[in-house]
Amino acid sequence: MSGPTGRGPVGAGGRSGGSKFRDKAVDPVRAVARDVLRAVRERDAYANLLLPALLRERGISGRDAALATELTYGTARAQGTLDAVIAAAAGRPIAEIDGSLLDVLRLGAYQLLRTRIGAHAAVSTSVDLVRAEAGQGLAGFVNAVLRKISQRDEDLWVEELAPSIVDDPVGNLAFTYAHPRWIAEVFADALDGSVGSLQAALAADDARPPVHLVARPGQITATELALMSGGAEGRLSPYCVYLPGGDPGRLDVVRDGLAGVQDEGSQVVALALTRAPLDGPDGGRWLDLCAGPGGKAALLGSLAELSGAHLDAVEISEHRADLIDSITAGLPVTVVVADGRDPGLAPGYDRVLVDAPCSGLGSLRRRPEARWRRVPGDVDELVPLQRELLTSALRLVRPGGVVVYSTCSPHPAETIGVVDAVCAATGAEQIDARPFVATDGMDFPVPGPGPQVQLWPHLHGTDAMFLAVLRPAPAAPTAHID
Ligand SMILES: C[S@@+](CC[C@H](N)C(=O)[O-])C[C@H]1O[C@@H](n2cnc3c(N)ncnc32)[C@H](O)[C@@H]1O
Repeated sequence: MSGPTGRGPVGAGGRSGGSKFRDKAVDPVRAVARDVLRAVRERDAYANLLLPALLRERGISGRDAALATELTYGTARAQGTLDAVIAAAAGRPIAEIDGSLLDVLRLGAYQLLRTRIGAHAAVSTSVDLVRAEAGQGLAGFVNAVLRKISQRDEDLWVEELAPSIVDDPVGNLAFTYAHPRWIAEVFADALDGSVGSLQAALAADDARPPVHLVARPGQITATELALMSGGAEGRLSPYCVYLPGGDPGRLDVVRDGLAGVQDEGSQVVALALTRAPLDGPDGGRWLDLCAGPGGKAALLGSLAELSGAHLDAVEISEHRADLIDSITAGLPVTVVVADGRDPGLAPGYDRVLVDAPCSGLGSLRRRPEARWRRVPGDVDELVPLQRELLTSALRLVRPGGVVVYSTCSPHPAETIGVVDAVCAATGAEQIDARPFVATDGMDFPVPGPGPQVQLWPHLHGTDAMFLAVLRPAPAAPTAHID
Protein backbone atom coordinates (compact mmCIF):
# COMPACT_ATOMS: atom_id res chain seq x y z
CA MET A 1 0.00 0.00 0.00
CA SER A 2 1.32 3.44 -0.77
CA GLY A 3 -0.13 6.43 0.98
CA PRO A 4 0.37 8.54 4.04
CA THR A 5 -0.62 5.69 6.29
CA GLY A 6 0.86 2.76 4.36
CA ARG A 7 4.18 1.09 5.26
CA GLY A 8 5.68 0.14 1.89
CA PRO A 9 8.29 2.30 0.16
CA VAL A 10 6.35 5.08 -1.46
CA GLY A 11 7.11 5.79 -5.08
CA ALA A 12 10.08 3.44 -5.26
CA GLY A 13 10.65 1.55 -8.46
CA GLY A 14 10.32 4.48 -10.83
CA ARG A 15 7.40 5.91 -12.66
CA SER A 16 4.14 4.12 -12.40
CA GLY A 17 2.31 6.36 -14.84
CA GLY A 18 3.89 5.90 -18.23
CA SER A 19 3.74 8.25 -21.20
CA LYS A 20 0.00 8.88 -21.09
CA PHE A 21 0.59 11.08 -18.04
CA ARG A 22 3.54 13.05 -19.30
CA ASP A 23 1.57 15.36 -21.58
CA LYS A 24 -0.47 16.73 -18.70
CA ALA A 25 0.27 20.44 -18.36
CA VAL A 26 2.39 21.34 -15.37
CA ASP A 27 3.31 24.77 -14.11
CA PRO A 28 6.71 25.59 -15.67
CA VAL A 29 7.78 27.54 -12.57
CA ARG A 30 7.21 24.56 -10.25
CA ALA A 31 8.69 22.20 -12.85
CA VAL A 32 11.96 24.11 -13.05
CA ALA A 33 12.17 24.29 -9.24
CA ARG A 34 11.51 20.55 -9.01
CA ASP A 35 14.15 19.80 -11.65
CA VAL A 36 16.80 21.80 -9.81
CA LEU A 37 15.95 20.19 -6.46
CA ARG A 38 16.21 16.80 -8.12
CA ALA A 39 19.62 17.59 -9.62
CA VAL A 40 20.83 18.82 -6.23
CA ARG A 41 19.70 15.57 -4.61
CA GLU A 42 20.75 13.14 -7.31
CA ARG A 43 24.02 14.57 -8.59
CA ASP A 44 25.13 17.15 -6.05
CA ALA A 45 24.36 20.03 -8.43
CA TYR A 46 24.64 23.58 -7.11
CA ALA A 47 21.20 25.22 -7.17
CA ASN A 48 22.59 28.72 -7.69
CA LEU A 49 24.51 27.62 -10.80
CA LEU A 50 21.90 25.31 -12.32
CA LEU A 51 18.77 27.40 -11.83
CA PRO A 52 19.86 30.49 -13.81
CA ALA A 53 20.95 28.22 -16.68
CA LEU A 54 17.64 26.34 -16.72
CA LEU A 55 15.63 29.57 -16.52
CA ARG A 56 17.48 30.87 -19.58
CA GLU A 57 17.11 27.56 -21.45
CA ARG A 58 13.35 27.44 -20.80
CA GLY A 59 12.74 31.14 -21.47
CA ILE A 60 11.43 31.81 -17.95
CA SER A 61 11.93 35.44 -16.96
CA GLY A 62 10.56 38.34 -14.94
CA ARG A 63 8.15 37.50 -12.13
CA ASP A 64 8.09 33.82 -13.04
CA ALA A 65 11.89 33.64 -12.72
CA ALA A 66 11.71 35.46 -9.38
CA LEU A 67 9.10 32.98 -8.10
CA ALA A 68 11.10 29.99 -9.35
CA THR A 69 14.16 31.35 -7.55
CA GLU A 70 12.29 31.92 -4.31
CA LEU A 71 10.74 28.43 -4.41
CA THR A 72 13.95 26.61 -5.35
CA TYR A 73 16.33 28.33 -2.97
CA GLY A 74 13.79 28.55 -0.16
CA THR A 75 13.01 24.83 -0.40
CA ALA A 76 16.69 23.89 -0.54
CA ARG A 77 17.50 26.05 2.49
CA ALA A 78 14.65 24.70 4.61
CA GLN A 79 15.14 21.05 3.66
CA GLY A 80 15.77 19.50 7.11
CA THR A 81 12.80 21.18 8.76
CA LEU A 82 10.52 20.42 5.79
CA ASP A 83 11.60 16.78 5.94
CA ALA A 84 10.63 16.50 9.60
CA VAL A 85 7.18 17.90 8.82
CA ILE A 86 6.76 15.65 5.77
CA ALA A 87 7.78 12.57 7.76
CA ALA A 88 5.27 13.43 10.49
CA ALA A 89 2.47 14.06 7.99
CA ALA A 90 3.27 10.95 5.94
CA GLY A 91 3.63 8.78 9.04
CA ARG A 92 6.89 7.30 7.80
CA PRO A 93 10.58 8.18 7.74
CA ILE A 94 11.84 10.27 4.84
CA ALA A 95 14.12 7.38 3.80
CA GLU A 96 11.00 5.40 2.89
CA ILE A 97 9.79 7.99 0.37
CA ASP A 98 11.15 7.86 -3.17
CA GLY A 99 13.45 10.79 -3.94
CA SER A 100 11.47 12.17 -6.86
CA LEU A 101 8.31 12.31 -4.74
CA LEU A 102 10.26 13.85 -1.91
CA ASP A 103 11.43 16.71 -4.16
CA VAL A 104 7.82 17.59 -4.92
CA LEU A 105 6.71 17.16 -1.32
CA ARG A 106 9.48 19.50 -0.16
CA LEU A 107 8.49 22.06 -2.78
CA GLY A 108 4.83 21.83 -1.78
CA ALA A 109 5.56 21.92 1.95
CA TYR A 110 7.77 24.97 1.48
CA GLN A 111 4.96 26.82 -0.28
CA LEU A 112 2.47 25.86 2.41
CA LEU A 113 4.64 26.73 5.39
CA ARG A 114 6.91 29.52 4.25
CA THR A 115 5.15 31.50 1.50
CA ARG A 116 1.86 33.30 1.02
CA ILE A 117 0.90 31.02 -1.84
CA GLY A 118 -2.60 29.69 -1.18
CA ALA A 119 -2.93 26.10 -0.02
CA HIS A 120 -4.99 25.13 -3.06
CA ALA A 121 -2.34 26.35 -5.52
CA ALA A 122 0.51 24.81 -3.51
CA VAL A 123 -1.17 21.41 -3.36
CA SER A 124 -2.65 21.27 -6.85
CA THR A 125 0.54 22.32 -8.66
CA SER A 126 2.46 19.67 -6.71
CA VAL A 127 -0.11 17.01 -7.49
CA ASP A 128 0.03 17.97 -11.19
CA LEU A 129 3.81 17.52 -11.20
CA VAL A 130 3.57 14.01 -9.80
CA ARG A 131 0.56 12.98 -11.86
CA ALA A 132 2.28 14.03 -15.09
CA GLU A 133 5.35 12.01 -14.30
CA ALA A 134 4.27 9.13 -12.11
CA GLY A 135 0.53 8.68 -12.33
CA GLN A 136 -2.62 9.10 -10.28
CA GLY A 137 -1.72 6.72 -7.43
CA LEU A 138 1.37 8.58 -6.33
CA ALA A 139 -0.33 11.91 -7.01
CA GLY A 140 -2.92 10.83 -4.46
CA PHE A 141 -0.19 10.18 -1.89
CA VAL A 142 1.30 13.64 -2.43
CA ASN A 143 -2.16 15.19 -2.25
CA ALA A 144 -2.89 13.48 1.09
CA VAL A 145 0.46 14.41 2.68
CA LEU A 146 0.33 18.03 1.58
CA ARG A 147 -3.28 18.42 2.70
CA LYS A 148 -2.28 17.17 6.10
CA ILE A 149 0.61 19.63 6.22
CA SER A 150 -1.71 22.47 5.19
CA GLN A 151 -3.86 21.95 8.27
CA ARG A 152 -1.30 23.78 10.42
CA ASP A 153 0.99 26.71 9.88
CA GLU A 154 4.77 26.62 10.34
CA ASP A 155 4.63 27.79 13.96
CA LEU A 156 2.31 24.97 14.96
CA TRP A 157 4.46 22.35 13.23
CA VAL A 158 7.55 23.75 14.96
CA GLU A 159 5.75 23.68 18.28
CA GLU A 160 4.89 20.03 17.76
CA LEU A 161 8.18 18.76 16.30
CA ALA A 162 11.05 20.94 17.56
CA PRO A 163 12.85 20.17 20.82
CA SER A 164 11.80 22.36 23.74
CA ILE A 165 13.39 25.84 23.80
CA VAL A 166 13.84 25.47 27.55
CA ASP A 167 15.49 22.04 27.59
CA ASP A 168 17.35 22.29 24.31
CA PRO A 169 17.57 25.85 23.01
CA VAL A 170 20.15 25.05 20.32
CA GLY A 171 18.05 22.15 19.00
CA ASN A 172 14.93 24.27 19.03
CA LEU A 173 16.53 27.17 17.15
CA ALA A 174 18.23 24.83 14.67
CA PHE A 175 14.84 23.33 13.81
CA THR A 176 13.01 26.65 13.75
CA TYR A 177 15.53 28.30 11.43
CA ALA A 178 16.24 25.21 9.35
CA HIS A 179 19.87 24.52 10.17
CA PRO A 180 21.52 21.19 10.99
CA ARG A 181 22.08 21.02 14.71
CA TRP A 182 25.88 20.80 14.42
CA ILE A 183 26.01 24.09 12.48
CA ALA A 184 23.83 25.79 15.10
CA GLU A 185 26.30 24.51 17.70
CA VAL A 186 29.23 25.98 15.73
CA PHE A 187 27.46 29.35 15.56
CA ALA A 188 26.73 29.17 19.30
CA ASP A 189 30.42 28.49 20.00
CA ALA A 190 31.50 31.45 17.87
CA LEU A 191 28.92 33.86 19.37
CA ASP A 192 28.65 35.22 22.90
CA GLY A 193 26.73 32.24 24.24
CA SER A 194 23.36 33.98 24.53
CA VAL A 195 20.25 32.37 23.09
CA GLY A 196 19.22 35.75 21.68
CA SER A 197 22.41 36.08 19.63
CA LEU A 198 22.09 32.56 18.28
CA GLN A 199 18.48 33.15 17.35
CA ALA A 200 19.35 36.38 15.51
CA ALA A 201 22.28 34.73 13.70
CA LEU A 202 20.27 31.71 12.55
CA ALA A 203 17.30 33.85 11.53
CA ALA A 204 19.53 36.11 9.41
CA ASP A 205 21.20 33.08 7.89
CA ASP A 206 17.80 31.64 7.00
CA ALA A 207 16.67 34.74 5.14
CA ARG A 208 17.08 35.57 1.48
CA PRO A 209 20.51 37.22 1.18
CA PRO A 210 20.88 40.75 -0.14
CA VAL A 211 22.89 41.38 -3.31
CA HIS A 212 26.00 43.51 -2.79
CA LEU A 213 27.87 45.17 -5.64
CA VAL A 214 31.44 46.42 -5.65
CA ALA A 215 32.31 49.57 -7.60
CA ARG A 216 35.67 49.04 -9.29
CA PRO A 217 37.99 51.61 -7.69
CA GLY A 218 39.26 54.17 -10.18
CA GLN A 219 36.48 53.39 -12.64
CA ILE A 220 33.28 54.33 -10.88
CA THR A 221 32.37 55.55 -7.39
CA ALA A 222 29.86 53.89 -5.09
CA THR A 223 27.72 57.03 -5.33
CA GLU A 224 27.60 56.75 -9.12
CA LEU A 225 26.97 53.01 -8.92
CA ALA A 226 24.12 53.53 -6.47
CA LEU A 227 22.49 56.03 -8.86
CA MET A 228 22.94 53.78 -11.88
CA SER A 229 21.70 50.62 -10.16
CA GLY A 230 18.97 52.09 -7.97
CA GLY A 231 20.82 50.77 -4.92
CA ALA A 232 22.09 52.29 -1.69
CA GLU A 233 25.69 52.91 -0.69
CA GLY A 234 27.21 50.39 1.70
CA ARG A 235 27.95 50.99 5.37
CA LEU A 236 31.32 49.31 5.75
CA SER A 237 33.05 49.43 2.39
CA PRO A 238 33.35 52.71 0.46
CA TYR A 239 33.00 50.65 -2.73
CA CYS A 240 29.85 48.75 -1.80
CA VAL A 241 26.29 49.22 -3.04
CA TYR A 242 23.28 47.28 -1.75
CA LEU A 243 21.00 46.28 -4.58
CA PRO A 244 17.27 46.29 -3.73
CA GLY A 245 16.57 43.20 -5.85
CA GLY A 246 16.61 41.90 -9.39
CA ASP A 247 19.31 40.18 -11.38
CA PRO A 248 22.62 42.10 -11.15
CA GLY A 249 23.78 40.40 -14.36
CA ARG A 250 21.23 42.53 -16.23
CA LEU A 251 22.82 45.83 -15.18
CA ASP A 252 24.90 47.48 -17.91
CA VAL A 253 27.38 48.69 -15.32
CA VAL A 254 28.04 45.08 -14.28
CA ARG A 255 28.13 43.79 -17.86
CA ASP A 256 30.64 46.52 -18.74
CA GLY A 257 32.91 45.45 -15.89
CA LEU A 258 32.67 48.72 -13.95
CA ALA A 259 31.10 46.87 -11.04
CA GLY A 260 30.87 43.29 -9.85
CA VAL A 261 28.89 41.21 -7.39
CA GLN A 262 30.76 40.85 -4.09
CA ASP A 263 29.59 40.55 -0.51
CA GLU A 264 30.54 43.60 1.54
CA GLY A 265 32.35 41.34 4.03
CA SER A 266 34.72 40.21 1.28
CA GLN A 267 35.37 43.82 0.34
CA VAL A 268 36.17 44.56 3.99
CA VAL A 269 38.73 41.75 4.06
CA ALA A 270 40.52 43.00 0.93
CA LEU A 271 40.48 46.57 2.24
CA ALA A 272 41.92 45.49 5.60
CA LEU A 273 44.95 44.12 3.74
CA THR A 274 45.61 47.52 2.18
CA ARG A 275 44.94 49.48 5.40
CA ALA A 276 47.01 47.54 7.94
CA PRO A 277 50.16 49.53 8.77
CA LEU A 278 53.60 48.29 7.73
CA ASP A 279 56.87 48.82 9.49
CA GLY A 280 58.63 50.84 6.80
CA PRO A 281 57.37 51.96 3.39
CA ASP A 282 55.09 49.89 1.18
CA GLY A 283 57.28 48.57 -1.63
CA GLY A 284 54.12 47.63 -3.56
CA ARG A 285 54.67 43.84 -3.59
CA TRP A 286 51.30 42.34 -2.71
CA LEU A 287 50.29 38.67 -2.76
CA ASP A 288 46.95 36.87 -2.72
CA LEU A 289 47.81 33.26 -1.87
CA CYS A 290 44.38 31.63 -2.45
CA ALA A 291 42.98 33.89 -5.11
CA GLY A 292 40.42 31.98 -7.17
CA PRO A 293 37.87 32.83 -8.47
CA GLY A 294 39.31 36.31 -8.02
CA GLY A 295 36.78 38.53 -6.26
CA LYS A 296 39.26 39.91 -3.76
CA ALA A 297 42.11 39.85 -6.29
CA ALA A 298 40.05 42.13 -8.56
CA LEU A 299 39.46 44.65 -5.78
CA LEU A 300 43.10 44.44 -4.67
CA GLY A 301 44.26 44.76 -8.29
CA SER A 302 42.27 47.98 -8.75
CA LEU A 303 43.65 49.39 -5.49
CA ALA A 304 47.15 48.28 -6.48
CA GLU A 305 46.80 50.15 -9.76
CA LEU A 306 45.81 53.34 -7.93
CA SER A 307 48.75 53.11 -5.54
CA GLY A 308 51.41 51.88 -7.96
CA ALA A 309 51.56 48.39 -6.42
CA HIS A 310 51.46 44.96 -8.07
CA LEU A 311 49.55 41.85 -7.00
CA ASP A 312 50.64 38.25 -7.50
CA ALA A 313 47.57 36.00 -7.37
CA VAL A 314 48.24 32.31 -6.58
CA GLU A 315 45.63 29.64 -7.21
CA ILE A 316 45.99 25.87 -7.28
CA SER A 317 43.14 25.16 -9.71
CA GLU A 318 43.76 25.95 -13.39
CA HIS A 319 40.09 26.61 -14.03
CA ARG A 320 39.87 29.06 -11.14
CA ALA A 321 43.13 30.69 -12.26
CA ASP A 322 41.45 31.34 -15.63
CA LEU A 323 38.61 33.07 -13.81
CA ILE A 324 41.12 35.31 -12.00
CA ASP A 325 42.79 36.12 -15.32
CA SER A 326 39.53 37.25 -16.79
CA ILE A 327 38.28 39.29 -13.80
CA THR A 328 41.66 41.07 -13.38
CA ALA A 329 42.33 41.74 -17.08
CA GLY A 330 44.08 45.08 -17.53
CA LEU A 331 45.06 45.35 -13.85
CA PRO A 332 48.59 45.01 -12.42
CA VAL A 333 47.98 41.38 -11.45
CA THR A 334 50.06 38.31 -12.29
CA VAL A 335 48.20 35.01 -11.93
CA VAL A 336 50.33 32.06 -10.80
CA VAL A 337 48.99 28.50 -10.89
CA ALA A 338 50.70 26.91 -7.91
CA ASP A 339 50.21 25.35 -4.50
CA GLY A 340 50.20 28.23 -2.03
CA ARG A 341 52.02 26.05 0.51
CA ASP A 342 55.12 26.26 -1.66
CA PRO A 343 54.40 28.51 -4.65
CA GLY A 344 58.03 29.01 -5.68
CA LEU A 345 57.84 32.81 -5.31
CA ALA A 346 60.62 34.96 -3.87
CA PRO A 347 59.88 36.13 -0.31
CA GLY A 348 59.74 39.81 0.57
CA TYR A 349 56.05 40.70 0.02
CA ASP A 350 54.76 43.75 1.85
CA ARG A 351 51.17 42.48 2.11
CA VAL A 352 49.88 38.91 1.86
CA LEU A 353 46.28 37.72 1.91
CA VAL A 354 45.40 34.14 2.84
CA ASP A 355 41.69 33.81 2.04
CA ALA A 356 41.80 30.17 2.97
CA PRO A 357 39.76 27.32 1.50
CA CYS A 358 37.19 26.71 4.24
CA SER A 359 33.89 25.07 5.10
CA GLY A 360 31.96 28.15 3.92
CA LEU A 361 29.69 28.04 6.97
CA GLY A 362 29.65 31.84 6.91
CA SER A 363 28.02 32.11 3.50
CA LEU A 364 25.40 29.40 3.73
CA ARG A 365 22.62 31.85 2.91
CA ARG A 366 24.14 32.33 -0.57
CA ARG A 367 24.42 28.59 -1.29
CA PRO A 368 20.97 27.24 -0.55
CA GLU A 369 21.64 23.50 -0.23
CA ALA A 370 25.12 23.78 1.31
CA ARG A 371 24.04 23.54 4.96
CA TRP A 372 22.54 20.08 4.36
CA ARG A 373 25.53 18.86 2.38
CA ARG A 374 28.31 19.85 4.75
CA VAL A 375 29.40 17.45 7.49
CA PRO A 376 31.46 18.20 10.61
CA GLY A 377 34.38 16.17 9.24
CA ASP A 378 34.83 18.71 6.41
CA VAL A 379 36.45 21.06 8.89
CA ASP A 380 38.91 18.47 10.22
CA GLU A 381 40.26 18.00 6.70
CA LEU A 382 40.63 21.72 6.06
CA VAL A 383 42.40 22.84 9.24
CA PRO A 384 45.85 21.34 8.44
CA LEU A 385 45.76 22.95 4.97
CA GLN A 386 44.72 26.30 6.44
CA ARG A 387 47.63 26.18 8.92
CA GLU A 388 50.12 25.32 6.18
CA LEU A 389 48.90 28.13 3.93
CA LEU A 390 49.13 30.68 6.73
CA THR A 391 52.61 29.44 7.65
CA SER A 392 53.65 29.76 4.01
CA ALA A 393 52.32 33.35 3.93
CA LEU A 394 54.43 34.19 6.97
CA ARG A 395 57.52 32.87 5.15
CA LEU A 396 56.72 34.98 2.09
CA VAL A 397 56.01 38.29 3.82
CA ARG A 398 58.92 40.60 4.65
CA PRO A 399 59.81 41.53 8.24
CA GLY A 400 57.46 44.38 9.19
CA GLY A 401 54.93 43.36 6.50
CA VAL A 402 51.38 42.17 7.16
CA VAL A 403 49.46 38.97 6.54
CA VAL A 404 45.65 38.91 6.59
CA TYR A 405 44.11 35.50 7.27
CA SER A 406 40.43 35.23 6.39
CA THR A 407 37.71 32.62 6.07
CA CYS A 408 34.07 32.77 5.04
CA SER A 409 33.40 30.67 8.11
CA PRO A 410 32.92 31.51 11.78
CA HIS A 411 33.94 27.99 12.86
CA PRO A 412 36.42 28.54 15.73
CA ALA A 413 38.61 25.63 14.54
CA GLU A 414 39.08 27.35 11.16
CA THR A 415 39.45 30.85 12.56
CA ILE A 416 41.08 31.52 15.93
CA GLY A 417 42.18 27.89 16.19
CA VAL A 418 44.32 28.20 13.07
CA VAL A 419 45.62 31.68 13.89
CA ASP A 420 46.56 30.81 17.47
CA ALA A 421 48.30 27.58 16.46
CA VAL A 422 50.33 29.27 13.71
CA CYS A 423 51.28 32.25 15.88
CA ALA A 424 52.45 29.84 18.59
CA ALA A 425 54.48 27.82 16.09
CA THR A 426 56.06 30.71 14.18
CA GLY A 427 56.26 33.56 16.70
CA ALA A 428 54.01 35.75 14.53
CA GLU A 429 51.94 38.34 16.38
CA GLN A 430 48.42 39.54 15.84
CA ILE A 431 47.62 43.20 15.28
CA ASP A 432 44.20 44.52 16.33
CA ALA A 433 42.20 44.10 13.11
CA ARG A 434 39.18 46.13 14.25
CA PRO A 435 40.42 49.57 13.14
CA PHE A 436 40.87 48.34 9.55
CA VAL A 437 37.37 47.05 8.86
CA ALA A 438 35.31 50.23 8.69
CA THR A 439 35.42 53.52 6.91
CA ASP A 440 36.99 56.26 9.06
CA GLY A 441 34.80 57.59 11.82
CA MET A 442 32.07 55.02 11.33
CA ASP A 443 30.16 53.79 14.33
CA PHE A 444 30.56 50.14 13.56
CA PRO A 445 29.78 47.33 15.97
CA VAL A 446 32.64 44.85 16.16
CA PRO A 447 31.73 42.46 18.93
CA GLY A 448 34.30 40.71 21.04
CA PRO A 449 37.59 41.75 22.51
CA GLY A 450 39.60 41.52 19.28
CA PRO A 451 42.23 41.37 18.00
CA GLN A 452 40.36 39.43 15.29
CA VAL A 453 37.11 40.48 13.61
CA GLN A 454 34.17 38.18 13.10
CA LEU A 455 31.46 39.66 10.88
CA TRP A 456 27.88 38.31 11.03
CA PRO A 457 24.80 38.62 8.83
CA HIS A 458 22.62 39.65 11.79
CA LEU A 459 25.04 42.34 13.00
CA HIS A 460 26.70 43.62 9.86
CA GLY A 461 24.51 42.45 6.98
CA THR A 462 27.52 40.65 5.50
CA ASP A 463 28.48 37.02 5.23
CA ALA A 464 30.08 35.69 8.43
CA MET A 465 33.64 36.52 7.35
CA PHE A 466 36.51 36.20 9.81
CA LEU A 467 39.76 38.10 9.55
CA ALA A 468 42.95 38.35 11.55
CA VAL A 469 45.96 40.56 10.82
CA LEU A 470 49.40 39.11 11.57
CA ARG A 471 52.89 40.48 11.65
CA PRO A 472 55.66 37.89 11.16
CA ALA A 473 58.16 37.23 13.91
CA PRO A 474 61.08 39.64 13.62
CA ALA A 475 63.98 38.09 11.71
CA ALA A 476 66.45 36.52 14.12
CA PRO A 477 69.55 38.75 14.40
CA THR A 478 72.40 37.38 12.34
CA ALA A 479 75.01 35.77 14.58
CA HIS A 480 78.12 37.91 14.70
CA ILE A 481 81.44 36.26 15.45
CA ASP A 482 84.47 38.47 16.05
C1 LIG B 1 37.93 30.85 -0.27
S1 LIG B 1 38.51 30.59 -1.85
C2 LIG B 1 39.26 32.14 -2.21
C3 LIG B 1 38.27 33.16 -2.71
C4 LIG B 1 38.95 34.34 -3.37
N1 LIG B 1 39.90 34.97 -2.49
C5 LIG B 1 37.95 35.36 -3.85
O1 LIG B 1 37.75 36.36 -3.18
O2 LIG B 1 37.39 35.16 -4.93
C6 LIG B 1 39.91 29.58 -1.64
C7 LIG B 1 40.66 29.28 -2.92
O3 LIG B 1 41.86 28.61 -2.55
C8 LIG B 1 42.15 27.65 -3.54
N2 LIG B 1 43.09 26.68 -2.96
C9 LIG B 1 42.84 25.53 -2.29
N3 LIG B 1 43.99 24.94 -1.91
C10 LIG B 1 44.98 25.75 -2.33
C11 LIG B 1 46.41 25.67 -2.25
N4 LIG B 1 47.00 24.66 -1.64
N5 LIG B 1 47.12 26.67 -2.80
C12 LIG B 1 46.51 27.71 -3.43
N6 LIG B 1 45.18 27.81 -3.56
C13 LIG B 1 44.42 26.86 -2.99
C14 LIG B 1 40.81 27.09 -3.91
O4 LIG B 1 40.85 26.48 -5.18
C15 LIG B 1 39.94 28.35 -3.88
O5 LIG B 1 39.89 28.92 -5.15
